[in-house]
Amino acid sequence: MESVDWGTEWFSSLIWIAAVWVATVIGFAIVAGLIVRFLTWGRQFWRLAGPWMSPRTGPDGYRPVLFVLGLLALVVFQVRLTILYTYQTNDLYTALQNLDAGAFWRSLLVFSVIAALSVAEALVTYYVGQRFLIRLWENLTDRFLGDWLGDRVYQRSRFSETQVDNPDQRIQEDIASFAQTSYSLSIGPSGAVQALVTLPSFTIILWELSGPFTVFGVEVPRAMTFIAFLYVIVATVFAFRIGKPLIRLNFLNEGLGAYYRYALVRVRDNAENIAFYRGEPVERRTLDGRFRDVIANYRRIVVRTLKFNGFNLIVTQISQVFPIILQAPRFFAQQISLGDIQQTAQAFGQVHDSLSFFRNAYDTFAGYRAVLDRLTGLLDADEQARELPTISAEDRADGVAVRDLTVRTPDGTVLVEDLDLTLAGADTLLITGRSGYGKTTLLRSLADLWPYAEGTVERPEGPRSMFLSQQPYLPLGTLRTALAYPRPPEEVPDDEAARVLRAVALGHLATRLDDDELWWRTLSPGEQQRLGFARLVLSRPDVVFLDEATAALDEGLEHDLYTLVREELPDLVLVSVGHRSSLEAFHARRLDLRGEGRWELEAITQ
Ligand SMILES: Nc1ncnc2c1ncn2[C@@H]1O[C@H](COP(=O)(O)OP(=O)(O)OP(=O)(O)O)[C@@H](O)[C@H]1O
Repeated sequence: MESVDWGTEWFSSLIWIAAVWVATVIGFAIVAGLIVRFLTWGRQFWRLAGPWMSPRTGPDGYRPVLFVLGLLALVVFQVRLTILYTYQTNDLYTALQNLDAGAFWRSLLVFSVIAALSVAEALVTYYVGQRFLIRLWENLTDRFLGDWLGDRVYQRSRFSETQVDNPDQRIQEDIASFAQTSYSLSIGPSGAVQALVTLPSFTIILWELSGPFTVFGVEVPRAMTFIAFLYVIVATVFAFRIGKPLIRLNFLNEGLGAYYRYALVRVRDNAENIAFYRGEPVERRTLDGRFRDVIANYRRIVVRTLKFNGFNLIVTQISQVFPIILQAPRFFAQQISLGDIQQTAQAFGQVHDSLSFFRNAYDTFAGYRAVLDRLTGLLDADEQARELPTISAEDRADGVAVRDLTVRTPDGTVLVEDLDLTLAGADTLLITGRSGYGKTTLLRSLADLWPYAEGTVERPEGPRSMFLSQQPYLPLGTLRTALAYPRPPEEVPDDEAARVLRAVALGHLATRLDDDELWWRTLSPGEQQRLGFARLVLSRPDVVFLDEATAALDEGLEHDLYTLVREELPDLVLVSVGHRSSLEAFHARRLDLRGEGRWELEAITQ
């Protein structure tokens, strides 16, 4: 006698899958809705994933919802296969016990069908699940990059009240981890949904196989089911208590690791400077200190994990023999078959595993909460940076107009007070003043990069205004990319690039335009400044602000570059910051910063 009628089972299974799928979808929607509404981490999750998952407002419309529905169907399908496995095992062992060769081979035939379906289900689940999480990952990265680069948040956030460490790590690592863990903990194989669908399904099987049990003279019917639940619930409560500190420790682990890595990156980026100073011992001390913090925290994780895993392993080991011991008396009394014992052990194992999901996933969940905190923390910091005050900046086609501009340091010291200034086409201005009087900060304010400024600045928008610092920024990529920056490299043709490079005494680089190198390391500071001028000539802005942009060059080269700019761009509004008197020859007026907010605007007599 077989445990189920395999001839009609495929049909009953289909009905079962459809019914359980509908119940799962409804249950999932209710529970997910409650979690998102009432739990902190649920709200954090929705803040991150919601914009993609909302069918009406999300960029992929209903696709995320369809993904979830499909993955839930796969979970239900998988649970059904596991159930069928236990019946097939029951038949197999009963056939062995009864020395029934025909039944034995029939059960193996059933096995091969279930096994083939299991393999197919596992592969389809993997593929669909990965597509789901890749879309989530892509979408979040797109949003975070947009949020961080938009409105110059990456620069302004350094003035925010709350400082978040390592936004790079959050964007690169935490988003990937968020997408993966969100999926694997919820609707992935061995996730919460699978556990919750498995639990009632196997509880029913366990219920059917359970016999009464006498405890202190009282007979408990279907005792096996109650014992399984009691066992795991008690174990889970203890595991939560033991595992709780892991949440904070995991959070610290990520942060300390990033802090340590940042110190290593600093050494790499400043290799030459450090080597000139022979600064290795100091660097070593910093690195050692940061690494010590990582290890100290890691040790605490090890100790805590030891207790946590120790407890979990003991609980799991006991659960292996527990159901067999409980069923053995009924087997010896010939009330149940060997197949029933096997099926009981499997069903108990499934109930145990699904109830234990929450205990075992605690650790992953702890890490997940840390990821949620870090990602939402970055969004908060971005928002704060956006809300920092800005000057009133307006577009102006020709020249620059500054009205009532007051610039302060973060601690409130006034650097420039009520500055009024107008520069029309071809006007030139030299900003001078003692070191620390606020020349660079004034330029930052004109570029609207300094939140501690108020007043009105009108100047040409976007690339029509150009700011060139003492060390021009050289991006990753080819020399052409560096030359064209911030325009795309293909906008600079070979002959034009070569002509301009020759004009700034960098003719020898004309053949290397498409070499991809770390150009900021290869080129000397003076060469980098000349490259900055080449960029200026190629970009042809309406206004340029030069902040000691020739400080690394000798006066002869400085003269040549300024002459070149005047010849190539005769209508350019030119504002320079510099200490050298040789610069005076190229400027008609001087803005002299005198400290404590005072300033003087005067004509330069040649
Ligand atoms: N990010 C910042 N946070 C706090 N204070 C700052 C910041 N940047 C600049 N300052 C302060 O603002 C003041 C003006 O600095 P700024 O760099 O504008 O001077 P500067 O006139 O350009 O000097 P130098 O001629 O040496 O380049 C200085 O006291 C400086 O310490």
